[in-house]
Amino acid sequence: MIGVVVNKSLILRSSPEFDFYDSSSFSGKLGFLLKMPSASFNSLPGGPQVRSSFSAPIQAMEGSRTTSSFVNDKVDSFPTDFHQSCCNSDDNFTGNDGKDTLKTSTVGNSTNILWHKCSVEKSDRQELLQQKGCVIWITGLSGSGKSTLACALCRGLHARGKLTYILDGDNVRHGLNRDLSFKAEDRAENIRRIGEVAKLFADAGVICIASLISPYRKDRDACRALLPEGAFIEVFMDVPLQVCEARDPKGLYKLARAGKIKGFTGIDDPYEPPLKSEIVLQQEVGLCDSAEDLAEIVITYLDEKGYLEP
Ligand SMILES: Nc1ncnc2c1ncn2[C@@H]1O[C@H](COP(=O)(O)OS(=O)(=O)O)[C@@H](OP(=O)(O)O)[C@H]1O
Ligand SMILES: Nc1ncnc2c1ncn2[C@@H]1O[C@H](COP(=O)(O)OP(=O)(O)O)[C@@H](O)[C@H]1O
Repeated sequence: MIGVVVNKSLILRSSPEFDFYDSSSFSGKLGFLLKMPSASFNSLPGGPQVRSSFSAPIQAMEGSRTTSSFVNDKVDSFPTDFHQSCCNSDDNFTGNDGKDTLKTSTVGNSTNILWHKCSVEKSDRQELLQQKGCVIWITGLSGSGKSTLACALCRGLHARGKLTYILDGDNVRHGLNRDLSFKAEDRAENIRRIGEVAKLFADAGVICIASLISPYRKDRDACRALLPEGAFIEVFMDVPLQVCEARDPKGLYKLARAGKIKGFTGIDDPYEPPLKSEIVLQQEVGLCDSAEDLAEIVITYLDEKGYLEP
């Protein structure tokens, strides 16, 4: 279904601004006009309708500029719109010898770096996908139902033709975060990395579902701060430890109680519940809604906030 929706918007979307055959629309924006014989496009699958939709990425390639100077602007905190602030303005050009050079920056330990902007933007991707990129951050104790909700949410949105991707703590620790343990600083790094990856997915226009214990408020709030206002939707699985422990599908609580796992969240490691999350899914002993019903609550929220349309 998703393929159909994406393909449909690919075929239908044809912005005159990006039309290959209108050279005047390019001249103001590009250093030069990339000329391609129409025959090469006609040979593309999908024929002439698809053709014009492919023009935007090629325009983006032409926008590349690689000259750089070594004027460093220290950037302590990295604002969400940093790439805009550093790429849209002539202020970013320096050079007293008549040469056009670009200001580079220092971010963390990376020196002399420059944000490379592409003319295909988030809004273009959102239009293509017919949705808005955002992050649904599911937090809660082990066994509270985070992964189950993430999957139900993914299924529910998929059925509505929406593109999602799940970043599950357990899964990401199999690859990207395999170097991290469960001590506090490693959990913080786990959350930071997943927050950054989630931000990229949201920028891609995807509804990213991050599902990890994320026990520390400060770390979750730092991930929130990476995203535009409203695009970080915190979902708190408010399930008593007693319920989680009774479920114990992996037998980890049992091992933790027996002292065989040290620093297990909720047993001998802290969990800081959110103070103001967007959605609280409360469950009690003997009173648990199905994962599908819980997913429906989140989907209704997304719908009401306009995330299921571009
Ligand atoms: N010490 C300790 N504490 C908590 N959890 C532990 C621990 N050791 C292993 N596990 C298993 O790892 C899963 C949690 O990984 P996360 O990446 O979500 O944790 S965190 O956000 O970095 O705190 C968690 O999975 P979920 O049950 O899905 O939450 C556990 O299966
Ligand atoms: N809404 C629910 N109602 C009842 N049981 C649930 C619900 N959601 C999850 N479970 C069960 O609880 C256990 C833990 O769920 P899981 O999604 O793995 O939690 P987490 O990812 O938070 O560790 C599993 O056995 C799962 O089947």
